[in-house]
Amino acid sequence: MPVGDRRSLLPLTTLSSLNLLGITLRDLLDILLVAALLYQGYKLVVGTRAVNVLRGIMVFAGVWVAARLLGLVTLTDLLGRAGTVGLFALVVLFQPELRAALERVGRPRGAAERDGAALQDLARALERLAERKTGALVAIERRTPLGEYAATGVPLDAVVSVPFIEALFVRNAPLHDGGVILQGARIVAAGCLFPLQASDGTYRRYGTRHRAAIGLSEVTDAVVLIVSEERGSMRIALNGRLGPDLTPTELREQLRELVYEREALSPLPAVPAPEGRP
Ligand SMILES: Nc1ncnc2c1ncn2[C@@H]1O[C@H](COP(=O)(O)OP(=O)(O)OP(=O)(O)O)[C@@H](O)[C@H]1O
Repeated sequence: MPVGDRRSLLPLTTLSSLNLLGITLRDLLDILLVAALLYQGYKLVVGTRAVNVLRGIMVFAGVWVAARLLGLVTLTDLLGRAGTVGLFALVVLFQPELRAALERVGRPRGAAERDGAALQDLARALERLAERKTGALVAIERRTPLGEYAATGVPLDAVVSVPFIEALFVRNAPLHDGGVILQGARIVAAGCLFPLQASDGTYRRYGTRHRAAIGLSEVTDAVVLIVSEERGSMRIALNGRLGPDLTPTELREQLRELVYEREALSPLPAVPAPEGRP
């Protein structure tokens, strides 16, 4: 039997102790698992405010390592102690994000399908509102929890349905003012106040509904949908930018891409600078 064949019959435990360039199979497995864990961790925080904090932590860790290498005992000790306290502070600060991330990990099978059906209903409801020129504002939560904005409105726990969304925005309905917030397939709040986009010139000519949508999309990774009362058009605000008018088919496609296929966190295509009122 050739040597190669004989080697392939060796059990993993024996192979793991083989030492190639000082790296064993066990080391490789260890590195691969840590890399996979780090990648999954990165996917959980990308697009949330935690990314900036993560960068800060890396700078902090870099300074600590440099201080250690240079033998700066007092600085190393000080940073080490601050790091320990900081870890606890981070858990408290990012408690909503951590909870949302763990919920995503433990999401039951079938939830994604339910969300997909809810998005279809949402798109249909917005089309109908646009046809009748009834203004609407809907934020769909992705990775950044929208709890603090939901708290500014009336809490709900309702299944997304075409008539219910239409009823929420009907003129003079008690909750028609402000925005609706969706988490998965459920409407969690209505009549919510979103932060207005700071008037930096680009969106100065837009009314408050559009600026509230852009404002929320600046500070979170939510997909924010707007139906204009004035023009009966449908648009999406994402990453602090307002997208172009969408046809019903385009709206469905965008929702599928941005929300249903959750991994696709790509920004909207570049939006041309607005010329005049929406
Ligand atoms: N901060 C806010 N958060 C959520 N909704 C808001 C906020 N400010 C205003 N709105 C909503 O926007 C409505 C006013 O829209 P306005 O006409 O000023 O905006 P617009 O961008 O011109 O939209 P439209 O094209 O529909 O007229 C309010 O009745 C309210 O429902």
